[in-house]
Amino acid sequence: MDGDDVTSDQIIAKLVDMGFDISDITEAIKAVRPSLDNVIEYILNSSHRNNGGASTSSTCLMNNNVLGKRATSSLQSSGRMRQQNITEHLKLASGHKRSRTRGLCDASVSKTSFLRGHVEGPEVFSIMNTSSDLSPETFMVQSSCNDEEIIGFDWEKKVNNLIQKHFGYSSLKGFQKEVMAAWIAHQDCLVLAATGSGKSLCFQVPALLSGKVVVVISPLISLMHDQCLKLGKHGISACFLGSGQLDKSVEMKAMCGAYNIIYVCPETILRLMKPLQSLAETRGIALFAIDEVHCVSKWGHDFRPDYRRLSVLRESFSAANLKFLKYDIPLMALTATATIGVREDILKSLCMSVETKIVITSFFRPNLRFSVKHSRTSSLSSYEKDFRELIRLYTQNEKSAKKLICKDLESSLKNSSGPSNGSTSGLDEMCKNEVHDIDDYDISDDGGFFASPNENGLSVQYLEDDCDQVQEVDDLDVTEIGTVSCGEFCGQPPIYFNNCETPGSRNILRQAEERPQLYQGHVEEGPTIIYIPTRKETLSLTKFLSRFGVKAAAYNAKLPKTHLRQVHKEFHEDELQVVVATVAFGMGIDKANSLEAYYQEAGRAGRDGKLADCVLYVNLSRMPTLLPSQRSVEQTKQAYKMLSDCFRYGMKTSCCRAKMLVEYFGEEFSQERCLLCDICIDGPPEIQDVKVEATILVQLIATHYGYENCQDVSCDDDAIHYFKGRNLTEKPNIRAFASRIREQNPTFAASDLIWWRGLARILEDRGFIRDGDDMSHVQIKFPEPTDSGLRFLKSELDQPFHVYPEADMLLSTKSHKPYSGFSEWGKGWADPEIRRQRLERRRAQRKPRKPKSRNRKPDLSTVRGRLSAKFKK
Ligand SMILES: Nc1ncnc2c1ncn2[C@@H]1O[C@H](COP(=O)(O)OP(=O)(O)OP(=O)(O)O)[C@@H](O)[C@H]1O
Ligand SMILES: [Mg+2]
Repeated sequence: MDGDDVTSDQIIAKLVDMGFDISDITEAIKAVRPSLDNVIEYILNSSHRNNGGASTSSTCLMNNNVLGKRATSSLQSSGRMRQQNITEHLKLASGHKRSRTRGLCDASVSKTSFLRGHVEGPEVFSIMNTSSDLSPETFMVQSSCNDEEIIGFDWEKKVNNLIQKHFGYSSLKGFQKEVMAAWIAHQDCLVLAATGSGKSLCFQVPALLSGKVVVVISPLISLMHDQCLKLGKHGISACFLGSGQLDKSVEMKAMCGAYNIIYVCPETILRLMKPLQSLAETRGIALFAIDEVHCVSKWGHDFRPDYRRLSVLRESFSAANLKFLKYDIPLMALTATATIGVREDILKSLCMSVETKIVITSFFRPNLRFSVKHSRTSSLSSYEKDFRELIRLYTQNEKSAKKLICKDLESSLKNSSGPSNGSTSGLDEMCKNEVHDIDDYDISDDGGFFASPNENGLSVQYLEDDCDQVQEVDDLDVTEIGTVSCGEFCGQPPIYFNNCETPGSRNILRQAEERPQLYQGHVEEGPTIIYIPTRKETLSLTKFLSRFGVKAAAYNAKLPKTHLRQVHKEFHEDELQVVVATVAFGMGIDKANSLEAYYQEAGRAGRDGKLADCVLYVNLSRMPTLLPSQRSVEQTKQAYKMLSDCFRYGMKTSCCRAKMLVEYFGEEFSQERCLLCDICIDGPPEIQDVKVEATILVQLIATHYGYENCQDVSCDDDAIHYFKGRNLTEKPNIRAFASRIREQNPTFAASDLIWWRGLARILEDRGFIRDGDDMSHVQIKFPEPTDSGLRFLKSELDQPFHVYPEADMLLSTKSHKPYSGFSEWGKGWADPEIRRQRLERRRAQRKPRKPKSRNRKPDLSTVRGRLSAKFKK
C-alpha cells in the first residue's frame, strides 16, 4: 500500500463514518484529487445534479446503507423512489431490521476488508456504524434495545476510551460523570453548568456509547453549525436541521439514522415527531438533549415559544406510547444560565420526570476578570475613549497602524481613506444597505454540516434572527457593550481562593499580591468579541476599528450568511482580532439587557482557562428603559426586574462582581471575593455618612404623604411646605423631590439629580422608601415612605448612616462630569428663567442653517416639496 492509498483509505473511512455512501465515495475518489473537502464537494454536487434539485436519490443512497442491498433493489424496482416519504422509507427500513443486524455481526471484519478495498453490499452499513465505536457485540445488543447490557458496569472505562480516542480527553469531568450515570439509569437530567464547562460532551458521549442517535435541540444555527463542524473533525457524524430548509436531503438521511447526532431547531423537531418515532424503533434514539434550555422559560417566551412545545417529547417518546421502548427516552436539559425560578419553569414546562436528576456545577469562572466602565456607549467620542486601549493592543506591532493611533482619532475618523483590511470588505456597502427593523429579518442557511451550502433559492427565517434583537436608542443605555477576549477552553480546573479577609481596599491590595501569578498579569493577546445591542452599531464600530488597522468584522443576523460563516471561520482560526457582534454570535439567549445575557456573553471568554477580561460599558448617567413591546403585565414586570438587576450590577461599588453574578444564579459564593474584578482590585470607594441627606429626603417624602415632624431635621422648612397641603393623589417623582431640596437648601444647591437618584436607590434597598407606582421600574421612581423609613426618621441624628456611594453618585461628584449638563436638568423647565436660559443656549449651539436658495428646486418626492412647487407656480 503506498502513501496515497493510505490517504485514500483514511478519507474513505472518515466519509463512511460521516454517513456517506461507499459507492459515492469511491466514485468521487476516482474523479477528483482525494482530499476530504474535494470528495465531499464532489459527492454533494453530484447528488444535487442527479436529483435535479430534489434530494430523494441521495436519501435513497443513504438508505442503501440502512436497508442493505435488498432494500435498495426493491425500491429501485418499484420505481417509486421519488414519491416515497420518510415514513415509508422507514417502514421499509424496519422491515429489513434483520438484514441490518446480520450485517452488523461482521462489522469489525468488514471494516478491515473495506480498507483493503473489498467492499460489498450489506457490509457497508456495518462499516458506517463502526464510527460509533461500537464493537460488534455492543451493536448487536443495542439492536435488541437492552442498554444495560451494551453499556455494562465498566461504562466509565469505555467512556474514557471513547473520549480519549475522539477528543483526546483523558476522562470525564465530575459533573459529566454524574450526568452520564443519570442517563445510564434512564433518568431525565437537568444540567446547570458554567459556560465552557463541557456540557456538550454529556450528550455526545451517549451517542458514541450506545450507537443510537442523539437528538439535540438547539436555538441557533450558528451554534449547531459550529458543533457539527467540531464533531466532524472528531470523526462523529452529525447534521443540523434548521427551520425552512428547502433541501430535505439531510433531513431524510437523518431520519434514516445516517448521523450519530442530529441537531435540530425547536420549530423543526415539532414536525418530525412521526419520523423520529420510527427512528427510535429502527436505529434507536439514546436521548433528547435540549441545549440552552433557559429558552424554555416563560420569561423567554417571546423569544422561543416553540421551546415550550417541546413538552410533547415526553409523551411521544414514552414507553407507554411506544411499545418497543422499555423505558421513556430520557430528556437531558442543559444551560449555563438559569435562575432558580427558571429551573422550576424548565422542569414543569418540559414535563420532565419528578425524578429528574439535577446536576449543578459552580457558575463561577475563576479566570474571568469582570469590570464595569462608564461609557456614553454609541457616540463616536465614546468609541475613542472606550476602544483606545483595544486599538493599541492590536496595532502596536504594526508600524502603519501605530502611526494612525498617534494621530488624533477624530481627525483620522474624518479621513475616509483610512486603512482598512480584508475582513471589512464590503462593509461600506453593508452600512448603506443595513436594515434595522426587527420584523423583517430573513437570512438563508442550510443544514447538513458536510453538505455544501445550497446558497441559491433558500430564504429561511433562522434562529439567530429572533435573538438578534434590535434595541432603540433608549435601550442603549443599559449594558450596552460588553467586550470579552476569547480562546479555546482546555478544561483547567477552577482555582479557588480561600481564607479571604473582609472587604477593605487595603486588604484587597494585599490579597492581590497574594494571588497566583496567572491572575496578576495582562491578558494574553487573543481575539475579542464586542457585544453590542444594535445591528447598525456592529457595522459602525467595525468600521471605526478597521480604520485603525484592527482586523475587525461585524456579525449580525442580517448580514449575508456567507459573511457570517467567514467570520466564524476566521474567528476560530485566529485570523480576526475583533468580532463586533449582536447576541446572534455564538449563543442562544432569551433576553438582552439581563444578567443572564451578560453572563452568557462573558462566558465566551477565557475558554482556554487563561485570564480574560469581561468589560461591561454602561451609561451610568442614564436610567435604562424598556422598549415598548407586546408583553403581558407579568412579563413586563419580569423584564423590568431583569433590567433592574442588570442596572444595579453596574451601579454597585462594594461587592465583588463575580460574587454578584454567581449569587444571581442562586449559588452561594464560597470565597467571598474573586480577587480579580475591578471592585476587588480597586476596592470600594470611601464609605460616607449620609445621615443628613437621607433624613432630608425621607422626611420630605414622609411629609408629602402626611407624616409630619417625624424628625426635627435641619432641612429648610420651605422644602417641606412645598409638598404640604398638595393633593395627595399626585405622586411626585424622585426628580421633583431632588429639585426641591436643591432649590430650597443652599447646602445642596450644587448637588446633582443623579446623586439623589443613587441615594434613593440605596434607601429603597434598605427598605426606607418604596415605589408608589404599580408599574415596575428599573429603580424607584415615585417614592413613598415605609414604616422602616419612618422609624429611621425617629432615630438619633448623630447616629451615622454609612453607605458606599454607588457608581452614579461617584460620577456626579467628579469635578469634570463625564456626561452632559445633567445637573441643570433637575432644576426643571418649570422655572421660566431657567427655561429661557436653556433655550437661548440651545439656539446658540445650533449650527447656522444654510441660507435657502430661492432658486432651489423643490423636491417632488416629498409632500412638502410638492406643496412648495404648487405655491411657487
Ligand atoms: N472531559 C473533558 N476534559 C477536558 N476538556 C473538556 C472535557 N469536556 C469538555 N471539555 C472542554 O470544554 C470545552 C467547552 O465545552 P462545551 O462547548 O461543551 O461547553 P458548554 O458547557 O456547552 O459551554 P456553553 O454554555 O458556552 O455552551 C470543549 O471544547 C473542551 O475543550
Ligand atoms: Mg454548549
